[in-house]
Amino acid sequence: MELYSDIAQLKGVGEKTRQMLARLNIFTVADLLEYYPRNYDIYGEPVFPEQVEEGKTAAVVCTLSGPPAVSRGRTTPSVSVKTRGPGRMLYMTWYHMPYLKNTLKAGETYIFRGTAKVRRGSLTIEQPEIFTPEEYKQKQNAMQPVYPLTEGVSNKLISRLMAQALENVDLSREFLPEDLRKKYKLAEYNYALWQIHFPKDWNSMLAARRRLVFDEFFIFSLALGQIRQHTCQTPNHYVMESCSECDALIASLPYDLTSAQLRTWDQIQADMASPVVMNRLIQGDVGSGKTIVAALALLQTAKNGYQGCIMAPTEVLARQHYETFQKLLEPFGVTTVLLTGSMGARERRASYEAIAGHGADIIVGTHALIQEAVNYDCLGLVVTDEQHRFGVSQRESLAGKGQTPHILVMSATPIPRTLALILYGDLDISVIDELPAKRLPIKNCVVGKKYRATAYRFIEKEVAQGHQAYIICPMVEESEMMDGENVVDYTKIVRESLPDSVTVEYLHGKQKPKEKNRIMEDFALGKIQVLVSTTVVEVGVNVPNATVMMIEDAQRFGLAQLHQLRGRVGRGDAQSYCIFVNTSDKPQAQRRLEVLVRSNDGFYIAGEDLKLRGPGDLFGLKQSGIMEFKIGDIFNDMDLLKEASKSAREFAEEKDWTGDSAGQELKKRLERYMDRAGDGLVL
Ligand SMILES: Nc1ncnc2c1ncn2[C@@H]1O[C@H](COP(=O)(O)OP(=O)(O)OP(=O)(O)O)[C@@H](O)[C@H]1O
Repeated sequence: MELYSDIAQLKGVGEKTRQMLARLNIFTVADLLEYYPRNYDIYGEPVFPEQVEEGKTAAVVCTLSGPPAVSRGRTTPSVSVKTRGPGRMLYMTWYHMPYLKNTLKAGETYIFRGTAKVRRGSLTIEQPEIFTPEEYKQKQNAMQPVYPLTEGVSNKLISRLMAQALENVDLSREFLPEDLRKKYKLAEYNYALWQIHFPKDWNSMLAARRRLVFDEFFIFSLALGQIRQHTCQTPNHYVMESCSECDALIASLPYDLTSAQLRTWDQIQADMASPVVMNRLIQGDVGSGKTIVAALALLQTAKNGYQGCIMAPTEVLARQHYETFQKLLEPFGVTTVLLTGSMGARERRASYEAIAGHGADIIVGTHALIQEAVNYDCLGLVVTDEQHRFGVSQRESLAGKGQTPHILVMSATPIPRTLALILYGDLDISVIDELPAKRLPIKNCVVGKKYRATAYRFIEKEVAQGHQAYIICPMVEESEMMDGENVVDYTKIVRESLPDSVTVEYLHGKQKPKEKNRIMEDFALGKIQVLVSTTVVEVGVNVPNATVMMIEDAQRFGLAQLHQLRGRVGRGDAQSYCIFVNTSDKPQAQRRLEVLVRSNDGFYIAGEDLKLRGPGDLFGLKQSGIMEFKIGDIFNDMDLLKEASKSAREFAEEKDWTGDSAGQELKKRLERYMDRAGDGLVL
């Protein structure tokens, strides 16, 4: 079997499984091998049923006294085994696996492994794994990989396919240059893949991980180098002159631009007038005022006779930007149109026509902006966020028949400059390191659940003064299915706790786009005073009149994500507040949240987050907004990132590295990476 064979070549992958794996971005055997565990499970000593504790994972030794019970159930047929547990009965239950009634035999001893929960008043292990005592002995003490999963794909399935792939693909071909492998004492590729998926012990796994992290950063850096080379040489076909309208826009604003905003604006003007096309990143903390700088660049583009587009990560944000730009730019005779996935066919056609016929100067939208059917007349500037940075192929397809446009990327990710220079190596960087002068720092507190009633009173008081509030309630048991229900239930409680005169609405990811848009619009207009929401409001939402952010179960979020959420308030002149509700009694949860009370500065928070996570925490909380790597962690593996980046730069300068078989394999990997990056994966 070849490394790049279709995943369907593996035994046991039919059309249905293939589709489910596709949802995890696994299309080829290589994709599967790069699907790394998020953790490892160690199967401990088996216990007797009486020793099982609620909420804990256990391997239970159980001799069946009779055949398993079969229940047809109305929706979920099940097979169960009952035994005497700790003071009450303990059930093992399997759903949708009717054949088990013949497999599990009375009188035989099994080991069932899973987490005990209370279900309808009884202690139950649902869908436990089944082993014979001999099978279990072999597993005991081994590190079992735990993979991130999606509906319909079990850990067992992934492990089974992984073992099959590792056994059948020839992985002996190296692609890292031998001298680099020696210099950094990196494990062999074949060894690394085996040991990351089925580690012999902790140390082997660490050695494997180190090699794979280096690979990932090395190939990423090579790709960046190629893009950089490409963009450095791209001539500027949209040379733009400064225009008086931009000065007029600045003069018309109800505030003065900060000196950081003005400096960034100067840099952009210089780029757009230079002989080389612009590729610039604006990095600025939440609420630092990046949007107005983008608006100036778009206005300048329009006034030079070109079109500009701005791509937002969500529909809600696209609409918000559309309203903002329309209001700001219309007085200067600039026409703005919207283009999103949820627009009706007629509306969309009208937008397409306006874009193609240059009836539109500025186009605001979601990913729909880069679809085939969009035909720009002369696209001179593209503004985007860091998650949707473009690879070479996308930049080229955007240019279409025309020339490569200027690119402006906006990011609120607080990373130190040394790191930014590596990760955004293909872009020039402007930093807005100053908040608007009149801003009052947000007042923060971490409270327990008992404080809820007081928090609602506080919100009521703020609303009475004409302000608005967000309440974030997290997902239940990390299940998206329950997401909507949870928000609806919680909203009922909030409504009951506030006077009838206060309008409370909810927002969650499962609502129809139209509904979401209406609610956000009403909130922006002040028709809704309290918005109960999931993290859909996390990025970019701008309602300066909102002064309270209350975050339920705050300890379940990463610090970077909490900082982003908090950034939805404190965007106007009024004093704003953030209430972090900590529902955990663990002291470390409280300590982590207190970092946010100490500071409103994204850089400080990112640094403290790293310290608290500790360098040994390989599978820490997922960072929000930060570039995602499959295995590398830009903070914890910062040293390796620096080394890989330096090596890649030196290596790329060596001529003709594609000559031998290692070089060719590396080239293939680089091309594959760039193709993926072009789809918006990383770059
Ligand atoms: N110099 C300034 N003085 C006062 N207010 C400003 C200034 N610049 C921008 N603002 C206002 O601050 C608010 C936040 O700005 P903006 O939406 O551009 O933030 P941002 O940098 O995009 O933040 P985020 O990353 O959180 O989306 C807006 O309401 C904007 O009108």
